[in-house]
Amino acid sequence: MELAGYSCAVAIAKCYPPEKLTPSNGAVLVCCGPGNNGGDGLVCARHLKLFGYNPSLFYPKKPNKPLFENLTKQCLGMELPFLSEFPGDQETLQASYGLVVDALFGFSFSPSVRPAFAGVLDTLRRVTVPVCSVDVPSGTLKFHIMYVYHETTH
Ligand SMILES: NC(=O)C1=CN([C@@H]2O[C@H](COP(=O)(O)OP(=O)(O)OC[C@H]3O[C@@H](n4cnc5c(N)ncnc54)[C@H](O)[C@@H]3O)[C@@H](O)[C@H]2O)[C@@H](O)CC1
Repeated sequence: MELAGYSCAVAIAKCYPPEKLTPSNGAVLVCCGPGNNGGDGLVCARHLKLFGYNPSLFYPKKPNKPLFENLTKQCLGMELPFLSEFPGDQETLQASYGLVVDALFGFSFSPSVRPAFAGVLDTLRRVTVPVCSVDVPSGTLKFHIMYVYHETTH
């Protein structure tokens, strides 16, 4: 998971350097799901911060397991903000963030998406800023895809 999350951050930095993002403060929204895909997102967020981005985390379903609790603790220790709610609709999201990391669901996703995440996936499908998906696009939606688990493409 550490290597997967780090690899995601490296791939994002190569494809979307922070200085080229709009808005220019390098703001990135990292959306994390309840499984290991979400754990990759937590690790990715830490490294994005170190690479000069300004990541915020949306992590609505936090598992009650030491692995994820410790990953969360590390993010908090780096003062990464955890959003209490998803940042609104498409326009609101795009005005605030230059890139989205989709670490919601990986290969264990089983359709159909449950209500808690339906609106989130719908919004991510509409945004025009880059959406970088960890491993696979969540919910089989067609995002700007960056496969970074087994190989890296753009
Ligand atoms: N297995 C491995 O060796 C590794 C896996 N990694 C990542 O972990 C992912 C797989 O992790 P997991 O098996 O934990 O699964 P996921 O992270 O893909 O998702 C499982 C979680 O999503 C929930 N879920 C499934 N379908 C849903 C639906 N329709 N609506 C709402 N929630 C739903 C499940 O209840 C569960 O909590 C991979 O795709 C990859 O990104 C990496 O961390 C590297 C190592």
